[in-house]
Amino acid sequence: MFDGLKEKLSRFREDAEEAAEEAAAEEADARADADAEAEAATAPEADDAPPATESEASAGDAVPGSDTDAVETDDPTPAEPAAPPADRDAEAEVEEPSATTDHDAGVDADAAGDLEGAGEEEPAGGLGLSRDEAEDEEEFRASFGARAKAFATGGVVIRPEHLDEPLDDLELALLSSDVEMSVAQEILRTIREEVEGTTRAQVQSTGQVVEMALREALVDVISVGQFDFEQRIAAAEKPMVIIFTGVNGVGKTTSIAKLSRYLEERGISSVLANGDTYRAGANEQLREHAAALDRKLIAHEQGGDPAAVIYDAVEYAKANDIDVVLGDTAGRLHTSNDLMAQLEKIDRVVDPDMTLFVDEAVAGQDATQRARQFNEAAAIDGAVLTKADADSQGGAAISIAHVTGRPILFLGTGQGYADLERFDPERIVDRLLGAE
Ligand SMILES: Nc1nc2c(ncn2[C@@H]2O[C@H](COP(=O)(O)OP(=O)(O)OP(=O)(O)O)[C@@H](O)[C@H]2O)c(=O)[nH]1
Repeated sequence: MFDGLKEKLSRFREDAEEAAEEAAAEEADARADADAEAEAATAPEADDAPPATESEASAGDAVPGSDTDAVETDDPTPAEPAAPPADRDAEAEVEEPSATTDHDAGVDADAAGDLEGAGEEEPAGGLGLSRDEAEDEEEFRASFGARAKAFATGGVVIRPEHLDEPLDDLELALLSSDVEMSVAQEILRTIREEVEGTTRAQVQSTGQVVEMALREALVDVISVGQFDFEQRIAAAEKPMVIIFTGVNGVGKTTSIAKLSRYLEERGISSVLANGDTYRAGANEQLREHAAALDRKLIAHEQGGDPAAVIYDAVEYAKANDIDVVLGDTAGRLHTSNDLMAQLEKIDRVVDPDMTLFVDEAVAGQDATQRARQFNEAAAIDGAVLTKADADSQGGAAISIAHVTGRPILFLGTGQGYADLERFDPERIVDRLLGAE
């Protein structure tokens, strides 16, 4: 179910983890460099570091030693300065030749800096590495050390800007999966907010932090308006009247039949009412379901008054101690005024307890837009999203509740009567994130 979206979300998590780890490691490297520089600035000078003049330091002379005497005598052993020079600067320090016997300099992290000051083609120590290779090696070691330190202390801070690129990709992925624009933006906003300054704990991976933020964002948008359907039925005065709206062909009639069975399984009786008096064949279709489920069907002739059909069904339910009236209506009316007029009249005559909008998951953005339009024309209480078993992107499932402010209550998952499941936001998100 919703495989396309599932795959895209999984890709986002991987990309985000990689990007965040890289960015955090870069920051850790920068911190380590800054620490190293600060240490170098405060560390006492090596005893045997020879004084150097500006001109010698920049000349890149391969001859060890730093004063003109040393050059003249060609003595490879650095001359011990009589006194530390007063004007030592960084350049003088990096003159330390790699060929000296100063092991301290060789093992210190500062040695990387020392190497940089050596002659351009100077081989680095006894490793036989070129200067570039030595730099790479040193960079790797410094970065690895910084990462290890940061990770060991759990001090990896994930910032929203670390995720800029993966979040841009996620936005495109959501839009291409038919998630409505405002919903996609809300998801990104929540993720940014969730990871803002998150310090990843030692026990977590960055992927887990990103996954939790993504989970939170998805649950937030799809659980808008959720309520306990069974509890609502239990609390309602009997018979409870539920009216179904939505365009033809999306599975409205089948959903009514499925819901009748769902209720029966919970000990709740129902009667079916065909308020779609516009469409030829609507009676026959619902009659077949009623016969298959052994339910009473209340129907009038084609062209009759839908409100009158529902009214009769309510009377029948009262007389026969039936708990719920499930009323179909015609969806494809010419204008939203017609639709309003139809639902307003039903409202006036029977005052339904709940109006459910039905549409199909495969309709994607169209389903979301229709949910918005139907809700504007006549307020809905919730939605049933059919054909979730078909190859849909998942955008409508993510978007409808946020766009209308009304929850998706059920998913149609097949053509059989049993193929109706309660829409559980946590469970849907688990599925989308591959946890189920
Ligand atoms: N795969 C799948 N097919 C479904 C689902 N729900 C309905 N269908 C099929 O969709 C087709 C149309 O369903 P109907 O219930 O006739 O839809 P409808 O025409 O909207 O009903 P009306 O609005 O009364 O005309 C039928 O073949 C159903 O079996 C579902 O959840 N999954």
